[in-house]
Amino acid sequence: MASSAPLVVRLLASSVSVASRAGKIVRDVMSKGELGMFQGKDDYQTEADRSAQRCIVASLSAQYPKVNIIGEEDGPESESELPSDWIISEADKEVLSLECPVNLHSVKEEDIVVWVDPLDGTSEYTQGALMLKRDPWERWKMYLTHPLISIKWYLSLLQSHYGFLEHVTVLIGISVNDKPVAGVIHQPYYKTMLGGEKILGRTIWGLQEVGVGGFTPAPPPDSLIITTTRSHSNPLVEKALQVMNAGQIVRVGGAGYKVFQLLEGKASIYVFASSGCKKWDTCAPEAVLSAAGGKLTDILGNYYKYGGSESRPNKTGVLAAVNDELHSYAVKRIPQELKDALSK
Ligand SMILES: Nc1ncnc2c1ncn2[C@@H]1O[C@H](COP(=O)(O)O)[C@@H](OP(=O)(O)O)[C@H]1O
Ligand SMILES: [Mg+2]
Repeated sequence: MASSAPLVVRLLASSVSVASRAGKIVRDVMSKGELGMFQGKDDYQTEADRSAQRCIVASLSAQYPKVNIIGEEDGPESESELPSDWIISEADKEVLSLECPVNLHSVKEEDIVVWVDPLDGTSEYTQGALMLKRDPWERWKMYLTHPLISIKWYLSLLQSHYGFLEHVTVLIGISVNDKPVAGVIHQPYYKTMLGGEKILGRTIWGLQEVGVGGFTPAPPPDSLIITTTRSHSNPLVEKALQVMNAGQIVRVGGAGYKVFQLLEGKASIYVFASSGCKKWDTCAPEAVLSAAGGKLTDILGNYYKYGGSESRPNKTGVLAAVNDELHSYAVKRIPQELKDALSK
């Protein structure tokens, strides 16, 4: 890729292109119907997670060999050769033409750590797959053999399972000297119509001091709406939700999708008082959210550090908001005993 743009801008432009290719791999694995699930270190992983990560890591390390790339997947190294069309050397033209912030002009590859979550929202991906796997006759048989289930209820169940796939994202976060400065969130199952044709997938990016691209953020909702986990709750998580005094709580999968909720005006605060999220879950979301004027920290209000030697778990939870005012509101409402419980 011949471009004279500064390194961070080139790396962001490459990440936009490769995230979209990884998203297609995620959809292709689903279409084949065999997810190849196995138990990873602390959660399930699938063939889609592994393949998407191989595509991202191979593509970026071919162009930026000294950048430290850390991915979520910890499965066995695959012996099989990478398909040639998984190695992406293209770079997004719009991003390449961005003005690089002055403080990032002279960043070197050695200063960068890239955090990759090839498939954020794995629970939602596998639950979405469960429904898609059934052929239409199987689905109707399921209905017919359950006479107590009304058609309306069954259709809403079907809808919600399809809907889970929208929660899936591919995350590539770029950090420089511990701080997320740029990031990409790609949503493989987002649907748009263009000239009567269905287009799948969208990619948004954020760059410090420049802003976000790929979509237009919406203003926050008028009332306080909180977004949180739908598959990893526990009593501490619920306690933190209670104290927010929110009008509504929206439970969705994935850190990337929750930041989408914030940027699309569907929620204004993201609360997760648990140590379950890792650096690859929050690096890209933090970069994109802060480029849009928001803030993502732990529940004490402190920023995480994203250097290569930092521990992977975000031990003290996640608290994010669309602006500083709502962020400080949320930090103040978290009771000390909850902060102490997570800091232990
Ligand atoms: N208790 C837990 N154990 C393992 N992973 C957790 C977790 N809590 C949160 N996570 C991870 O944090 C991300 C966001 O979680 P949630 O959807 O519950 O908000 C998910 O990433 P992955 O889907 O990439 O694994 C999820 O697995
Ligand atoms: Mg994740």
